[in-house]
Amino acid sequence: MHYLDILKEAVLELSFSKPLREGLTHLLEHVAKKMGYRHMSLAIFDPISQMIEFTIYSGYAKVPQKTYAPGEGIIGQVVKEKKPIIVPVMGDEPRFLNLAFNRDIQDLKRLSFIAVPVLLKNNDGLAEIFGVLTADIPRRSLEILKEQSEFLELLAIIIARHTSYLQDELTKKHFLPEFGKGDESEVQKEKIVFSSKAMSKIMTQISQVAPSKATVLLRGESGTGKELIAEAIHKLSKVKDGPLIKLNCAALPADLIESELFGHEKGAFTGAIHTKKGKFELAHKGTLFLDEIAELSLEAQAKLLRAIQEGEIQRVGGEKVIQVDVRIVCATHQPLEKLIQEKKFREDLYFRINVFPVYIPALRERRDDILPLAEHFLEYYANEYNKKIKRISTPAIDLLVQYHWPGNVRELKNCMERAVLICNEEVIRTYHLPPTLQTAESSATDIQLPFAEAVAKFEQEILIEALKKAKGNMLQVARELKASYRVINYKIKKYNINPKKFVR
Ligand SMILES: Nc1ncnc2c1ncn2[C@@H]1O[C@H](COP(=O)(O)OP(=O)(O)OP(=O)(O)O)[C@@H](O)[C@H]1O
Repeated sequence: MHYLDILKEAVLELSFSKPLREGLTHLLEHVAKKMGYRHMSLAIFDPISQMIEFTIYSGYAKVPQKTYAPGEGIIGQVVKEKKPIIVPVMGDEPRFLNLAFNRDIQDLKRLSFIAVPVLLKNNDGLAEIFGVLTADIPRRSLEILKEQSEFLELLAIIIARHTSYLQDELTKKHFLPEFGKGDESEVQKEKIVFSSKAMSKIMTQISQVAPSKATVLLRGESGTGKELIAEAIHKLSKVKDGPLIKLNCAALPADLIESELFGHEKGAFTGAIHTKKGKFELAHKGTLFLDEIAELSLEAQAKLLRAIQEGEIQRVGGEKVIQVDVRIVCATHQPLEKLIQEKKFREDLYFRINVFPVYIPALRERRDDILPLAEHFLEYYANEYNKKIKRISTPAIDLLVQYHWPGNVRELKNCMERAVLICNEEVIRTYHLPPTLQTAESSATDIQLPFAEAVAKFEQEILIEALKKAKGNMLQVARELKASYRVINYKIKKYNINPKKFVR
């Protein structure tokens, strides 16, 4: 009964809405006190670095000095085997390395140790390890220790979901690239925000493939973040100090694409006044990101295949063979397999680029990412437009999470920019979100505006939309809205909108 009481208290402890680490630390402190344990800790397994890090601990005098690899010491053994280990006397167990907390000799003689895995079943029904829960216990008989081990295993089940979030938090640090180098590859100063399991799996895949030279094919709807992920692959690769060159194959007419990819010699065609290097040459010893790869003509596809296979190119109108050492990342939202059947995409090129395909799910398939992304964009645009907006109202959050986001993250980003622009309060509310997101019942749950205020909000929205489109040109806005310049000017002053903000 005693154990049950403590487990019940643990469940209650976790139900308080406290920050994750604080809640878990408190829980370990509480359990240690009630159970008479000397110390407790929770070590998290980072699947990317393959190291085990002590993240939460209670009662130790020292800050942990060591991370373990799977198989190393007792902790590493638990991760490897996914089974609990009982050490009746710490000092008698050669596998007990005592490196993280450096207990003194007396303690090693006086203490027993139990380490149990923190597991959760994944979608395939397999047990996935997130961490190891440990306790330093004043020496007890093996029988009692076995009982304690069962108790700790139950506690591990209770904290498993929380531990999985800690693991996500730990792995995220690998994806915060040190941006701001200002190289010619126009790397965006952006970080990848996610909290869904699906994205976290993708990030693990990315970090595994990035250091190799393998060609990566990013697949997913428009606006899902393929370009951002291509940037992350470059940043995590061995050629991160080399250039990252991007080419959107859909942005150029077919006859220009080859010269864009491979360059041209002076006089190769009308208008080729100078010799020009292509993207392949520019990406030498770096990464070439080919977006919308399915848009390439069959002819360009053949040349691309040769460049990838042989590592050599020829400029348009040139004889010389130029060696290139380039890591390729491709992206498409098109069904390549169908295009192959329709003879619009070369099968051999498909096999060559499909070495490591990564499917990025649509935003509606990973709804856990919506809120963190919305908050991220809110912070970003509030800062950019110098507004003091602190949060998103609960009904507005509901709208954001329910919407099906056909334009994916890009649409969410635009939606938050617009919301920040038209919001003159400290909170983003449903009426700051575009009409496409509104449904009768959801918008009714937010604060109802008096008629005059609602009209004013609507006017502001229209004005801001038009100013954005016209890049701050008020004459153009007047024309667009079929109103006189005088009226537009008056309204803009009335609502305290600064048209200069829209000049880009
Ligand atoms: N996980 C994310 N965290 C932060 N920003 C993101 C994330 N995913 C996408 N974005 C942002 O959303 C916008 C669209 O993303 P991106 O251009 O990478 O999509 P895409 O899949 O390459 O689209 P397209 O296929 O149309 O080229 C970008 O501004 C990008 O920075």
